[in-house]
Amino acid sequence: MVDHKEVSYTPVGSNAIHCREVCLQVKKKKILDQVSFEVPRGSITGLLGPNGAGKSSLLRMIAGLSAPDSGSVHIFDQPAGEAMLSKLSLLPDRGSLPGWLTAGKWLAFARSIYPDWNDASAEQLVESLKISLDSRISVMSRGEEARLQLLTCLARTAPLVILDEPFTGVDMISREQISSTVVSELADGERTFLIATHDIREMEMLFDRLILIKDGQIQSVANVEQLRSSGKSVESHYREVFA
Ligand SMILES: Nc1ncnc2c1ncn2[C@@H]1O[C@H](COP(=O)(O)OP(=O)(O)OP(=O)(O)O)[C@@H](O)[C@H]1O
Repeated sequence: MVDHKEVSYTPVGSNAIHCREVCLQVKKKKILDQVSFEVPRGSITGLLGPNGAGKSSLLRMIAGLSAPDSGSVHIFDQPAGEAMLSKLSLLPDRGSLPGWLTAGKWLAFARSIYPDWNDASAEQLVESLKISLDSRISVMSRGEEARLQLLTCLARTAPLVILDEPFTGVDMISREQISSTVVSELADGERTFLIATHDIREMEMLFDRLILIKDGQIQSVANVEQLRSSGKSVESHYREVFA
């Protein structure tokens, strides 16, 4: 039986993210309710839950784009916020790129604004994500733009990568290819990934840790290896918790 409210915290200094008793209310509606968890450095953690669970709200808070009403959010042992922006690379849920630019021009711009941009990595990602540099963003399909957004996020060397639904609009085969090649190549044990997704089947091989959330409350924090050794998959655990 998996402990649905795991509270065994790892020692200070080994966490990329530490949320403690985070609460957020918008227009009298509880969005996040006493949310506590840790994301160990170097892990690839999946943040899973049904629509409206609070995943994007939580990721925005970790990225420092909003503040909790109460509780605390720390990134690498420092309070989340503007000062920590250089430590993370965020792919937001509803980002939109400037449509009037070509992909190539956008990437040149991104290179100029991100001090941690890695040219070699960007070049490799152009190949693996099949980005057409001459295409104007406004005429790209949803999936093509999603790939370009993913590239923009992954070409940086920030130690914390936060991806909110990275595969929206990306076709099934490409999702599998991208998750198995791109993200796993980048996950070198040094960088930490926190990924909110509904694409459990395509992503499940990547995750070493799961956080399951519903109605703004953490339902389960689980170690994927432990799940597997008890004969469960990420999907079966998800069904067990939410079905
Ligand atoms: N600015 C806001 N004003 C009012 N309600 C909000 C606001 N932001 C979020 N919410 C509500 O908070 C809840 C959580 O939203 P959130 O986008 O975090 O969920 P999610 O888990 O990312 O959902 P999905 O899987 O559908 O993307 C939803 O019910 C949403 O309507």
